[in-house]
Amino acid sequence: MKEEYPEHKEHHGHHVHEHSHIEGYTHIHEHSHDVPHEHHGNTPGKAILTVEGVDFEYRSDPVLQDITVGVARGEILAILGPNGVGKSTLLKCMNLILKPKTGAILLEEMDLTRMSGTEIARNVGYVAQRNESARMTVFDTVLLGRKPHLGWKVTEKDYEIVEDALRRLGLAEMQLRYIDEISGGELQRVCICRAIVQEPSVLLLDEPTSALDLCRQMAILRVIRDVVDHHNVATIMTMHDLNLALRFADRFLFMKDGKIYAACDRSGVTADMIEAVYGIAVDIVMHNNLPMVVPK
Ligand SMILES: Nc1ncnc2c1ncn2[C@@H]1O[C@H](COP(=O)(O)OP(=O)(O)OP(=O)(O)O)[C@@H](O)[C@H]1O
Repeated sequence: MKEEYPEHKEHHGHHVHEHSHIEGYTHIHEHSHDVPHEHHGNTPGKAILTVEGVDFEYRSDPVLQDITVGVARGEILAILGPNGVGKSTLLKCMNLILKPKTGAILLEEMDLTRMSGTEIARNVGYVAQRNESARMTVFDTVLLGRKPHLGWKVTEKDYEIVEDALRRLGLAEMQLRYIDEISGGELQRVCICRAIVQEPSVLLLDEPTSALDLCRQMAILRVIRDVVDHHNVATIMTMHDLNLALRFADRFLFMKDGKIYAACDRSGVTADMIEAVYGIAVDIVMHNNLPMVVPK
């Protein structure tokens, strides 16, 4: 993408880790660990994103009822629950892709409905479950993530951030390929990469590992965990794999029938809870200090 944009002078306000060699937060730390810090209790620290009493319906078909939840900087919230319960709908309400019927979405104390699209994009990154393809290279697609920060001109810093993120996500070799000629899993990584270079303070990911093989599921979640830990980002992701969620997330929102069934940290997740939500009996066993869900 070679369009020229005016130099963007605004600082986008992220904490830059002292070992990062570039500004921005795409530098991934080599010694990142999988297991997040323990959070205690059902409530986060000070929430950066708050969902307050949200109801949503598609053509008067109620999907979400009275959802209240907050996510703090530096933490990952996993939204869990069976197919069709409303996880993706809730995620889309969080950046107003879908407009809640009642309730509010607050970024710090600011009502999202009072922010412009660009302002929301500077603060909230979103990766959909199904990603649309186009006749565009991997590099240009990821560079588009910088758009909320750009003026007339793409700066050296923008290129550095994009190149660094491509490298960290293992996409550097394919940066000149067209995204309509890559695999579904590759496209999913490209879209996550684009959201990361956007440097949002809140990252919304709809099933970020759904198209990935085991190795790349771990790799992408480590990158996300690293971004969250070192750059104080808040991440909310919908997931089906409970064991990956338990490994990488700090808090868990279990949904049932369009409502919150339970919200807890890792120590609060029980076999009864999982059985009630998913309708399958499970054991929770400890493996390397992490709980693992095993169907009976
Ligand atoms: N655009 C739409 N119009 C009408 N109904 C919809 C639309 N999108 C989703 N729904 C319905 O709303 C409900 C919630 O869907 P949603 O995609 O939020 O569920 P989910 O929990 O993310 O499901 P999954 O785990 O299968 O991805 C489902 O019953 C679905 O059929």
